Amino acid sequence: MQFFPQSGSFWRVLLTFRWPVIWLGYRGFPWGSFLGPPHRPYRKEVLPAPEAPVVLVTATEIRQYLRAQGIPFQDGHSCLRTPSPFLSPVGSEAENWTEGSPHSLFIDKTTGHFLCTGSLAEGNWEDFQASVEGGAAGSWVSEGKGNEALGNQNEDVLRIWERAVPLAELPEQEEIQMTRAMFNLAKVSDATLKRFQVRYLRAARSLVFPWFSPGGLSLRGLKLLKAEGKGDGVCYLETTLPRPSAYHNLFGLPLISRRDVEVVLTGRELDSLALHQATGLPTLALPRGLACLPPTLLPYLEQFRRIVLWLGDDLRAWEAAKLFARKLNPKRCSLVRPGDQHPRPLEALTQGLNLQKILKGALPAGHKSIVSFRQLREEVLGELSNVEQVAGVRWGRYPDLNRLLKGHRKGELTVFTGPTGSGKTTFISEYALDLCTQGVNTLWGSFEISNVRLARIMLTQFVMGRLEEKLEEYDKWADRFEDLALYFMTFHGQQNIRTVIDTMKHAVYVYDICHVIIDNLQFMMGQEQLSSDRIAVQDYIVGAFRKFATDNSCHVTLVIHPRKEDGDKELQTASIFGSAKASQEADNVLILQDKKLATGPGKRYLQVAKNRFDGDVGVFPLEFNKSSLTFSPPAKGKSRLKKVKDENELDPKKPPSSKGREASGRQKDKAQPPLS
Ligand SMILES: Nc1ncnc2c1ncn2[C@@H]1O[C@H](COP(=O)(O)OP(=O)(O)OP(=O)(O)O)[C@@H](O)[C@H]1O
Repeated sequence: MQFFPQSGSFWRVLLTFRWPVIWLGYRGFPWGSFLGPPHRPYRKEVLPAPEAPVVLVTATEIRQYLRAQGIPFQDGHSCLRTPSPFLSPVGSEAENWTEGSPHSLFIDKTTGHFLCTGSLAEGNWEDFQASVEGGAAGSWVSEGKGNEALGNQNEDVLRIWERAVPLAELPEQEEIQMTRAMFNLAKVSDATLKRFQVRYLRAARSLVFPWFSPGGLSLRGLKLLKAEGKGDGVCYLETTLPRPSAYHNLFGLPLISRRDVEVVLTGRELDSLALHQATGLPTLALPRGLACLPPTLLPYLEQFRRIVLWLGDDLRAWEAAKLFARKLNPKRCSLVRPGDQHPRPLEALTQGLNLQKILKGALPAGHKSIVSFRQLREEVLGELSNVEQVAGVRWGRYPDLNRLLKGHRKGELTVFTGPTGSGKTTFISEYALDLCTQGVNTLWGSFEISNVRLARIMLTQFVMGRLEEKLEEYDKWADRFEDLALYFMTFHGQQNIRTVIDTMKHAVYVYDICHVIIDNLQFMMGQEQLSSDRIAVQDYIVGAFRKFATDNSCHVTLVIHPRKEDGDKELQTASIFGSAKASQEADNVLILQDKKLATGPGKRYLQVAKNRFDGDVGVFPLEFNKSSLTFSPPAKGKSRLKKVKDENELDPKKPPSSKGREASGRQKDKAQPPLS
């Protein structure tokens, strides 16, 4: 898989301000109850420090370099495998290196990132070159670079692990039964729990899953799973040590033999247990379920000729499986399609289903250019029976957007426009934050305002108030904010479109990004002076983002300035700068309408001017809150809509209510009457 063209320093792009992934309950966890006096286990910088540059390199360049250096290598599914300079010197000894050699170094073909599975040394492509050329490999290992997951949390991990006991060793039978019931473990045997070394921590009423180093010799971290009764059901809370962004445990790895050529990947540890017990097959659980497949885990999966992904029981699990299969090389992957007869593995075991049979029915992930309806019919049925999930992730703060757009879907292109200074960035920041807090991994390309300013706006929206007045709470909020899967490109000012797209591809691969915001397109237009040239360039750029969204199943929200128009007139789809290409290519067109002549509340509206998903278009009012920088309604959406309607009835000059503006079908441009 090659994402990047031949590159030099031109392609070196920074992705800084890396914010780790959202996770449940990190701070909500009662560490204090069994760890002694409360302390902050993980001291972060107050502001995120820029990381080392991400070096973009191609697989061809890596191969050429290895050949030039006389380093033998084998081409794998997603990595190149070489002798490890961190364990034995390159040169004559390396020539004797074979596929069966115990110590290998894996170089990711897409990123150039390397991992030595023997010493756990890891780094980027430049680090690798430096260690080969400078002979600095030894110092990497002695300093333990790449193996810093735990740091000073080691003691906490060991203390928790020592206090946890095998479930079967709890003193009271009643407690054992109750715990088994809470975690749905009725059919999982003590032998299976023992084999995977699962323990139970009474003080936290949590199952404890260990993260051992690949050889199983040392403990690198833990995941705690807490079950809490909620109404009639049970809700589960996960906590990891180290924090999620550094928790790279492929649970079950120590049980994998070097001779295993098949594996089943699951989204949860208990699913792995159930699958292994029912089928005897090697199973591994991903560290963060459906949220991501960090490339740093790929080396551990290189040995498998066949990988079955059985990640869950809903459409989200199915979509994640398809995305992960791309990284793993679809040719070796099969996917278990979720459905009534295919619940998640633990559930299947509980229901007495034949898990072996379900695995046999897994579908090949390999993409064919031509398919028949027979191959699509199950997928179509899946969509019809999961209408809610097909509609995408729903906004928590914008019920009106849900009503019109139904949700935020992967692979779509949204074009967003509005008059200069009307609050486009402010609105889109909250719109994206809302999705990000619900697990939509997000990448920002803010070319106009700095990342610090943007992060400040987003943090204010996250807190829903002015942090400058309660700075003592800064750490608390920054900690929570930092756990969001939110990343920022460090471009500022004019940029080359290819560089931007390459960086986006990189981010999709490394961080499983599902939503990219580009603010705004004008910063990729270069210096073209002639308006005909500018329009051609814009069309090319819009086409490139469209293709990126489709190819990568990633939603792109593209901010485009409007043409200069009469300031008093409301904007229309045709007001978007350039030819009609942007609105034709877009799945959704959103317009922030700013009624310049009006004052006070109701001055701004959001207009959904195009909606390819089901054709519903319309408008709803936005009320800006200056202290929280938010546009989202404080109260329920319904009453606001009603209010607008009532006002309209009184004053015919006022824009009609969004209800009145909705129109089904594809005639969205016709369905957008002038607002004033
Ligand atoms: N509805 C509003 N009422 C008053 N001030 C607002 C409103 N919306 C945004 N602002 C403020 O106006 C300023 C400009 O907002 P923002 O940068 O979001 O606009 P923009 O449309 O993205 O601008 P540009 O056209 O320059 O890209 C910010 O300081 C923001 O806090």
